[in-house]
Amino acid sequence: MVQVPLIRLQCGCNSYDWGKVGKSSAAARFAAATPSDGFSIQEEKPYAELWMGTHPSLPSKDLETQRSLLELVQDNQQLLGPTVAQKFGDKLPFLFKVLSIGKALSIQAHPNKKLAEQLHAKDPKNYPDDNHKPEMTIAVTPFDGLCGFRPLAEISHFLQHIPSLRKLIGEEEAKNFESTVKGKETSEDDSDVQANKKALQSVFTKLMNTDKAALESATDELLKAASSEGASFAGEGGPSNDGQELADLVVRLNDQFPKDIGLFVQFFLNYVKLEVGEAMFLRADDIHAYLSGDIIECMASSDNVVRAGFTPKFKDVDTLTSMLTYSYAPIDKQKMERPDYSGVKFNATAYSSNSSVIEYNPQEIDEFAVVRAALNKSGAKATFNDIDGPSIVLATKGKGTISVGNKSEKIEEGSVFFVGSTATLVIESETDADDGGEGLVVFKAYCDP
Ligand SMILES: NNC(=O)[C@@H](O)[C@H](O)[C@H](O)COP(=O)(O)O
Ligand SMILES: [Zn+2]
Repeated sequence: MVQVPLIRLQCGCNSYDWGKVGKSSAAARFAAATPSDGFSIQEEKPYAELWMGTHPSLPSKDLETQRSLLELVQDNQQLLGPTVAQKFGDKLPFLFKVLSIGKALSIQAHPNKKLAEQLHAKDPKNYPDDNHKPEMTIAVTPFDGLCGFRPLAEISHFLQHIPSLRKLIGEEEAKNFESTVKGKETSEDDSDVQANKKALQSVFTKLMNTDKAALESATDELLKAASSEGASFAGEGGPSNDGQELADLVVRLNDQFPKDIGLFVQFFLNYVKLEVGEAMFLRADDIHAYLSGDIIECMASSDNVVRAGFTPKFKDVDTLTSMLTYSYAPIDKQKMERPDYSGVKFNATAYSSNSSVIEYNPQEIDEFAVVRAALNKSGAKATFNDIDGPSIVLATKGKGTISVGNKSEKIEEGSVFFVGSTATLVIESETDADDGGEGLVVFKAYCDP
């Protein structure tokens, strides 16, 4: 039977303990929006991630036949399209997720391809596949997180103004870092950058290998300062940060993970806030720790996470400190451009209701890109140009219909569909804009190398 390339998916939701609890979790609400015998939301349980894709750790299924999406695309590679099947094999090259973050995720990085193959071969239990995991995050509600190393002048400032941090790192190590980077923090000369990265790796590795007793006493001193110094904490935050905000973050994170090394890591990493619709891209080997919010995530299809703090899970500090890129940049370099997507046509109602389709497309990888469509009036319609690759469509708000050829299905908050290669996708809203100014909102992850 020829499979019409529009398949409603039943997707799994995992319960990592950082997830939001019960119905407050968008991941749980979206999972519950599709009929499934085994899943109902338990009010006291955390729900972290809705997975949409073919990764074996939590594979999505065809709702109607209950066959896994992996089986379907293996049986009929037309669904992927020859270019994608040839380049990435008979599985989806991307993994699409909704994360509902109730408390900090681990301080983590994802290995590049070469390291992933080594880690998977050596320790398949903790590193379940051999793939790299570059990833993109788009805020569905306001998000905050620690992402990428700060500009070096900010780190030097904190080493000067947070005695407990300096004590933990030690005078010699702190002095080595300060003298190496001083005056060269923004140099683009390659030998300066390499020397800076080496000094950053040395001081960060020293921090990450703190012994428990030293960490305990340093944390007591840090908490006392954070709770008593208010806006003047950390030298009033230094050139680009707010002392009170940093102090509040120390107290908030300590409540979640008491006396954790992560409390000090925050002075090395950018504290990033994303408003709804803003996005950032993290390369393999980039350090991060997401802190709160509901987000869309899209990544190469992998579940490899190297962790070092803020987690009860397996930690691999030596691998993390040795794998990182140690690139450093201001926050605005972390955020992605959000151009209008050119691969779509609107009907008159869509135009007149200032509907939009925004594209999030990291240029350096081929596995995925995402578009966010907001169709802001009942009758607004978007017709997407055919692409030579697979897509997954998720509605996060409102109602409407999704069609491919002569097959039409209802789509509403939480619905997930697979759309096959070269299928002409049409989405029509039944929802007028609410006071937030948007009606039907859908995200489409796709691979179109
Ligand atoms: N940055 N986000 C991700 O990488 C997600 O896709 C991962 O699945 C989570 O980070 C996993 O975090 P834990 O291992 O539970 O600490
Ligand atoms: Zn991550």
